[in-house]
Amino acid sequence: CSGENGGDGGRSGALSPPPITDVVQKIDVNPPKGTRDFAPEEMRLRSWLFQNFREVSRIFGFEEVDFPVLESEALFIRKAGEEIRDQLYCFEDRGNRRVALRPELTPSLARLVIQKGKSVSLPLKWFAIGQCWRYERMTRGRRREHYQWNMDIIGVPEVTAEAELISSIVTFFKRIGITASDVGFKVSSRKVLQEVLRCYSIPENLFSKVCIIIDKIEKIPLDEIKKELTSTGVSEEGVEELLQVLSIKSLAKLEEILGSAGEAVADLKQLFSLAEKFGYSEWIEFDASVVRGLAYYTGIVFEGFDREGKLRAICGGGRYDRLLSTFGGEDLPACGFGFGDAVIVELLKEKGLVPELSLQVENIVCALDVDLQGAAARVASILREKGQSVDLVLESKPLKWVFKRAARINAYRLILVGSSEWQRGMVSVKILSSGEQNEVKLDELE
Ligand SMILES: Nc1ccc(Br)nc1
Repeated sequence: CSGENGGDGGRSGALSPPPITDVVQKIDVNPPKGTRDFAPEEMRLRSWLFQNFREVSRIFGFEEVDFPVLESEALFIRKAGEEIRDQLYCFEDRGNRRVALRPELTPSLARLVIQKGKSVSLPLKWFAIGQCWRYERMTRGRRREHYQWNMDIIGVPEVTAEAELISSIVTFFKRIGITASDVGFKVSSRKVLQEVLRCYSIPENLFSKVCIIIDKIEKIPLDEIKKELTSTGVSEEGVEELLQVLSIKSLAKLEEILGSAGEAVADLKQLFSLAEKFGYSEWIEFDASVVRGLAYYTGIVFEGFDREGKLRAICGGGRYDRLLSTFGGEDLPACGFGFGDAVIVELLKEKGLVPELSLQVENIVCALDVDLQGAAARVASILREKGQSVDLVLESKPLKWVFKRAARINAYRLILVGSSEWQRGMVSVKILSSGEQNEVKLDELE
């Protein structure tokens, strides 16, 4: 987008839609490249996932918030060379404003916290589920949108906040049948990098850039990582030391290297102690190579991974104590995570844990002749006022068709409105599973 990398900001194409022509064009009925439709079956699975996101958020005492999908581009322009910046879905709107489809939710949350200022009392425990976007050249055929569940705690500097967030994700995993044998969390702290970089007197302003490079450690060759690190000003000796420290997988070993006086070791020891108390020690492990790919993290960082190593990171998050001041606000301690809706579904499929979610309708109501359609509508309304679901047959259909539809929508019972019964204030009720059929008075229908 706009700024040093140029992007396609200048080639955003005509701002106004093309003139309407009489020529009927056969439009592509597929969704735009990299995006998904959610037909009923897919939507049931998505709703099930989101219901679990919401239930866990409720259990942890979090309040739901939301923000526009479209934000000022400035919210996401950071100079640290993040992938999220290179793939920003940005354009100039018809008012010549630089805008972007949000690639993540955290900057919007930070913006709202600043906007609310002193009118909200800390700590804030907010969650959101929102669609996020990236514009990636389709050469890689990856998606351009996904839904993210975010939980954030604003105003708590202690590591108890990070421990609480990881506990909420463990709670979610358990709810959907994922165990500590399936998934773990790699946990580290950016303060590890900070303390190493300080030993080599690397200026603080390089810190974010170095983190973004390190985050690519498993994605690009090591030589490329070293080259990028030295090009940002880290000495060759510093690079070797950095890579040495990043290979540490034990907190005791890290303490040997960094000493026990630093914040990095202290924070991590406290987090692992809290994990013990929360009861999720078996889910987490220290891994110094975890830095996460967002420039604004300042402390503990974590990511959920599948232990079979087949999938990309399931979720990730960490502490971001300096984000608000980058938008001109007063800094507040903050931490949070993002959890995408795609990788988790791949994991559920891998584990055979995708739930059976079929359409369930309690009643199908059908008039047995066309002049009883109004009577059938009356029956449907009576049941709906009682909170029951009703599929009302809206046209004159043969009974064979009605039974077929009843089976397809998994109806529990069929209510037939026939002339002779209706004259006596009755309807015919058939329990479809047992075949049991009775006449029921309309005012006794329940
Ligand atoms: N940030 C982001 C947005 C959209 C997708 Br798909 N992946 C990552």
